[in-house]
Amino acid sequence: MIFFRRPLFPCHLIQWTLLTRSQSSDVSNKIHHTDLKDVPLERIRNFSIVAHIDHGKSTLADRILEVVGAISISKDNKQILDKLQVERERGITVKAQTASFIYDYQGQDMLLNLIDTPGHVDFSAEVSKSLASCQGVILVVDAKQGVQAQTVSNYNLAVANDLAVVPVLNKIDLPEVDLDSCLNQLESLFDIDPNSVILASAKSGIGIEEILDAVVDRILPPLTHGQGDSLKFLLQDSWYDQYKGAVGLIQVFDGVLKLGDEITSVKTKKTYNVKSLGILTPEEVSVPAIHPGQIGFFTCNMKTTKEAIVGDTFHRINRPVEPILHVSTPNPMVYSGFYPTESSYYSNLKTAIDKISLNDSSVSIDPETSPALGSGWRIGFLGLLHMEVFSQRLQQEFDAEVILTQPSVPYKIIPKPHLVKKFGQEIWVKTPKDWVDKDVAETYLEPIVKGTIIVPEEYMQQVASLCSSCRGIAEDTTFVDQTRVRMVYTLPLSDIVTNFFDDLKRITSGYGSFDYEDAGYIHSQLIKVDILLNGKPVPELSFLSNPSKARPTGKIKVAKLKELLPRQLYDVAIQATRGKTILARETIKAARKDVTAKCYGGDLTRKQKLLKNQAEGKKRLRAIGNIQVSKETFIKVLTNK
Ligand SMILES: Nc1nc2c(ncn2[C@@H]2O[C@H](COP(=O)(O)OP(=O)(O)OP(=O)(O)O)[C@@H](O)[C@H]2O)c(=O)[nH]1
Repeated sequence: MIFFRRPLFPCHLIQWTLLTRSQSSDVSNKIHHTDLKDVPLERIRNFSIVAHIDHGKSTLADRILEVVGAISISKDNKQILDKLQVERERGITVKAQTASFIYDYQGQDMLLNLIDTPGHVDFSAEVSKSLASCQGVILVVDAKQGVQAQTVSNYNLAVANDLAVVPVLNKIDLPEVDLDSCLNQLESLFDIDPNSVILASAKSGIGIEEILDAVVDRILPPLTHGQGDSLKFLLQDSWYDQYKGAVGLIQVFDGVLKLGDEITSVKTKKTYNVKSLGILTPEEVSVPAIHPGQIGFFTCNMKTTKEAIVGDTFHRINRPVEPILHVSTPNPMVYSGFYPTESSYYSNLKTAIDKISLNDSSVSIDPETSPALGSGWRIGFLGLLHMEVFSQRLQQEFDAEVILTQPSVPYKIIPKPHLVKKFGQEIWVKTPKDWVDKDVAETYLEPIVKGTIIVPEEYMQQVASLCSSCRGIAEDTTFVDQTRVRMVYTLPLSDIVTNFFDDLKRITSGYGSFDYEDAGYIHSQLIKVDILLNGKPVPELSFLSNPSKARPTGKIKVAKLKELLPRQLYDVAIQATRGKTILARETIKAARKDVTAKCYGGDLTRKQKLLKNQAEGKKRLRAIGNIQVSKETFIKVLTNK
């Protein structure tokens, strides 16, 4: 072991910053006394912990950090790396987090960089990003639940990235775990030798050292290619710090990054001066330099948060390098309009969105304006939970309230051949405003996903019915073991982004697990529905839908609705349907008399044409079905305030 004896830089001793929470004085993380300059590449391991949601990744990270002395041993250590308020409140990881520590392996000090990743499919971009900086993964499987949908996708992702897999069966302390069955699943699905699987309990601390030994034994050290004075590092993640501004999590591939270095971004070509460097232990600890293969953070004089582009490569000024290949950001699955509750809050909200998106590179943000709500943004997310978490973070971390409009999935329209010149090869339809009618459109397309469901055999029938009610097409059904099946379906994204996951949990008594991946586009019966008030469409209330879903939903049962409403809202609003639609009271009469729905059809069948006739006013639309805009939006739109 190499102890820190002299300053690496005369005036830059390792400083201890933010020694908080569990980091009491008895913490003996050797990394604080180690000169990282002296850790050779062969003694570095970069790895992620991956698993299906709730299989115990963060708890395992807690135990590992305790064993190596990074945090003091305490029964209060619960998901230490879940630092965000939203993660603590929801009990889920939404951001990958890094911790570096020294592990004594057979008398040799190894520098281990651990990345704890999220399990929910909406945050899978965090997993892909993390794997890009690792040479191996710990694949955790809950011994009671066995292999689940995300276990399969995580395993496939690791193999696709050429990573070593350390399989761990966790929660073996629980009664009635069937270890043989789990080992069989791992063998039959992934060809994993049962003898290589480590039995562990992250809760009671069983098997932790065995896991760390396997990380050292089975995972390769990072590769670097540079020679001489070259410098090359990758920006893997970023976040906003109120004192330091934009902070970047980096991995150095070649050369040594030092305080004061002048560096240039490959993407923006801008040059910066390195102001601070550090490692996460998991608390932030300043260091004077980051060496090849190592992971740490840096700040420089970036003027705006937009300059920190995740996936960017940096090099020494005037010494250009080939950019490091980085995983591309997945396409957004769901879009929603984000507006300030008052137009005067616009710039505050803009700053908050900029800062949160710095820490979430998987969102896409475009400015948007609405006659009723003013200036705002159309933001794309990887799922509804991702959208909820983003808006919750705006509120919790920046005190910024937002009005969210009804989420929609990104449709595409192929224009008629003679109009391609004018409209391009395809027209993206992220909001009803982007819609074009049949005189322009040749084909309407909607996004589909390949959904994988793992479920006990006795629920197969219910799952098949749920999928078919969501227009799913069965692709494959295989047995995972003697009692559970894996069902693969192609499903339209618009049908699964709303309640599919909850419905699946409900009909399978919580046993069904679901994962999905982008599967392109299919021909669609898409229609646009406008809601007309006094004959005029209200753009905020238009929506895109499948014809079968745009059916008017019958009379408003005013008396019933009064019962449902919270008292304080009664004077101003009334709930119109089973959705969350709220109408200002003054407009109820108008709504009952004058609201009609107008459908603009793609290729309508006879039945759908009937529906279109109905909706176009031959039969009045008495209720506004299927619309889910926020209460505030509706009141704003209808009262024009
Ligand atoms: N009995 C038992 N419970 C465990 C064990 N490991 C984790 N748990 C519990 O399982 C639940 C989920 O644990 P987490 O560590 O949050 O799981 P996770 O995989 O990080 O969850 P996400 O990041 O949200 O996907 C918590 O209630 C833990 O206390 C274990 O070894 N034994």
